Amino acid sequence: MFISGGPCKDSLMARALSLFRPLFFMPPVGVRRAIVCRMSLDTRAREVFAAAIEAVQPDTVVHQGLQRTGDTLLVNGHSFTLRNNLHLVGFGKAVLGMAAEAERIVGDHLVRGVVSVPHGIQETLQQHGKDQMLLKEGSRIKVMEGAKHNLSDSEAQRAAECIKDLASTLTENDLLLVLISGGGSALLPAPVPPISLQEKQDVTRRLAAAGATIQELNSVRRALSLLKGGGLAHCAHPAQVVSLVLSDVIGDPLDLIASGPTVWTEVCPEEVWSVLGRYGLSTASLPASVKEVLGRSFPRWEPVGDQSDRAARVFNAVIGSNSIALESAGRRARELGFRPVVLSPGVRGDVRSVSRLYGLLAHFACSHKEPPTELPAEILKLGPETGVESWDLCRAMQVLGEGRAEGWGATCLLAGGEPTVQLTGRGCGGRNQELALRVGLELRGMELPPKGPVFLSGGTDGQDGPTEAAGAVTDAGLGEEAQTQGLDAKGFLVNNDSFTFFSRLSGGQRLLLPGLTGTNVMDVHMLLIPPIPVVVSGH
Ligand SMILES: Nc1ncnc2c1ncn2[C@@H]1O[C@H](COP(=O)(O)OP(=O)(O)OP(=O)(O)O)[C@@H](O)[C@H]1O
Ligand SMILES: O=C(O)[C@H](O)CO
Repeated sequence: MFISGGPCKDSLMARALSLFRPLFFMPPVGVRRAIVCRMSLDTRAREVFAAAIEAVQPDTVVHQGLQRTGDTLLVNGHSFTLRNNLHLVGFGKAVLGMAAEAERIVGDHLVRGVVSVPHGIQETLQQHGKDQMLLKEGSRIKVMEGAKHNLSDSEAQRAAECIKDLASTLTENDLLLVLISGGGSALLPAPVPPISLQEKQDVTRRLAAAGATIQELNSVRRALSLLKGGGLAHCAHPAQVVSLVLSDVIGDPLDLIASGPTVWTEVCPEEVWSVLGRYGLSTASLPASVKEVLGRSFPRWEPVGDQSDRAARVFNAVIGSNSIALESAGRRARELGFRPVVLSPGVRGDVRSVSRLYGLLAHFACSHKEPPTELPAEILKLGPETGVESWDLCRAMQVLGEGRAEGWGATCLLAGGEPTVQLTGRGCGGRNQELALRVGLELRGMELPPKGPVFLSGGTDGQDGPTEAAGAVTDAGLGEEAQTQGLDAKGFLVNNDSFTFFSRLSGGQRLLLPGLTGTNVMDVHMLLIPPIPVVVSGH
């Protein structure tokens, strides 16, 4: 057919060309690989980290976790009927973005909602151009900000009261959608009377300062709260409760994330007393109100319905977690030319042990010859204190060993979790920057390939400790780079001053600065190992 000139022809030509564009403009695989390989390891590490965060954006996880067909809502294969009977509550750092997406999906059936979110978050998200995480004008969801600096306060308590009131008015025909993310405990304070907010706050603050784990802290919070440990589900009974949870705790334990307001949990006073005792909160030092509440008989609530009926009315689903972030990171790593290996989403323990583990794994992966025979045993020894199973360490070493022996290219070792730092100094830093600094120093002096390995550690919330950075990217050259710039890396470590160190080093180039991400699934660690040249025996 002859096509005459004019706009029609142009547009057809354009369409035809666009159909073939992938063929015309997509470089062949070999060239693509060459382009990717020219990108520095540092750049690729940052891209992989960005992919991890992208997969757990609050709106993304709700979009994937909450499906709608007509008037049916589907969550993890379970269906719920929408009849203009939907109510929504939420509490946590990532909940505003979750609520915005939920309203886009089911807003037409929404009667009303209340969310308790961090102080200043709306303004911050606006400043960062994250409009999709903000509620639209005329939204039926009331936003209540509170818990400045992640500490419960009277604003958060007012929000908790509104949430409790909303839940308490529901009937068996209603559906309550509960959005939960990390930081939810501080944003939903409802002390059991006669405990005052201040008293409850003091107990949790003292426990946290003494080094209690989140498991220990939240088991005490559950015992002192009206809404935690299933209290919110109790208020909402007999309505159908559906909770969507973005996990910030290792292992995704539903009863601990935000202290499990929709998970019926029996309080065991002996366990609570033992946690209090372990961290030096003697009976004499506790307020009379706390002692009175812990002395009462549990369960706190009159049983409602029988056990199975109660359980059937609550459905909890984890829709975002560190594992999901790591999976996405792995996919991006593969696109960027690496063979991905996920070590574990549950790395914990002191940053000193964790940095030692990554240093040894790098040594194992990069040895030109067979690694020293004692190295695997040294690596396995660190498993228990870093929360990594022996099985996972063996699997990772097998992949790293194959890569080295067969010389099949670059590897990306991924892990996640939440190590801890024992603060001894008064500097400015965070656990990710401190870990990256320590790994950089561990790599110093090892026999390594010229372009690697590179290590990245970053908090998925974009904020590492009280700093504006999420973490940092390091390699074996860190120590020398610091020395030539007159920076004493070890001195900064002693003072827990990793942010100041990285800000001063090479104009802050090693800092990871994604800005506030609006989500939080703990931290991501990454060790990028370049191809190891195969040493032919006899040469
Ligand atoms: N100067 C410092 N150097 C190293 N780590 C620090 C420093 N100051 C605080 N930290 C650590 O930062 C952590 C608190 O930071 P952050 O607010 O990122 O915590 P988080 O656990 O990610 O909080 P959330 O789970 O609520 O997001 C604590 O573990 C604390 O030990
Ligand atoms: O809110 C909390 O309790 C912590 O962030 C753990 O979920």
